[in-house]
Amino acid sequence: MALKIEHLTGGYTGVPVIKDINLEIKPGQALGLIGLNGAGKSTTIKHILGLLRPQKGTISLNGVVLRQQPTKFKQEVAYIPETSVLYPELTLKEHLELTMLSYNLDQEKAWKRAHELLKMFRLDDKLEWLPIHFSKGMRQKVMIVCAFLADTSLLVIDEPFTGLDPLAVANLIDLIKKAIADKKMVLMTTHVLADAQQAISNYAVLNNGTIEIIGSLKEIRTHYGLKPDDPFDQLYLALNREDNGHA
Ligand SMILES: Nc1ncnc2c1ncn2[C@@H]1O[C@H](COP(=O)(O)OP(=O)(O)OP(=O)(O)O)[C@@H](O)[C@H]1O
Repeated sequence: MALKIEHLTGGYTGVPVIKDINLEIKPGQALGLIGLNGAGKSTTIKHILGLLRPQKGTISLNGVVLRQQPTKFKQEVAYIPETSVLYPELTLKEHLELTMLSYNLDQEKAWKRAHELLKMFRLDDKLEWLPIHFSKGMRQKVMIVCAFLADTSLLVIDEPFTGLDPLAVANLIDLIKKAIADKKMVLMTTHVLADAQQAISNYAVLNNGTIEIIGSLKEIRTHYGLKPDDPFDQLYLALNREDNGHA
């Protein structure tokens, strides 16, 4: 049981971006994917979601190979994108119903869970609202509610903290911790390490499309020659120096 990414090389037509990526996340584990803008984090995620076709390598989840059984694979993956993607003509209630249908959820249990999540994100009185009525942060919260409602083995979260109020950030961190305790797998990209480290202790550093190191933030600090009390931003400066060939 695990998410396994083996020798993944890929990118866009004529634009190779990621090279020979190897990652494994087991049930109850979370991995933060970090790196400078353009390092290839979202591209890696797009491959895991089956939106891009790898040039080389395989991606499997609990033994189900994405390339061979894409529908079965995707049934166990929930995704919170960096920018919310909602259907303009569907209400919040209809978005929840669509999630329940797509993931074959038991309606009674799912509605109970949905109400808990809606209350947590202060959306419980907005079931009939259309996306046009929501603020940017509220739209992001709808994506979070739908993803946690889906109750999949793997949660893929792309840069979730920007645009959320501190209350929502704290709730999201709690949900991620709970998912890890419930033996789910979590892959999250972020630049906001101060928030991420409250839920995630293991990180992979992506630089120029390759993984340079996987480890705790302490191990990563040591790898890049940072002192224990250097702020996290120093990590990005170190990556930038490497990128420019000065490391
Ligand atoms: N649709 C696309 N077509 C061609 N190249 C792309 C496309 N999207 C991204 N790229 C390129 O792929 C590389 C990696 O981009 P990616 O979006 O994966 O980076 P990222 O690490 O997620 O960055 P950020 O922190 O800014 O979100 C960049 O060089 C980018 O220009």
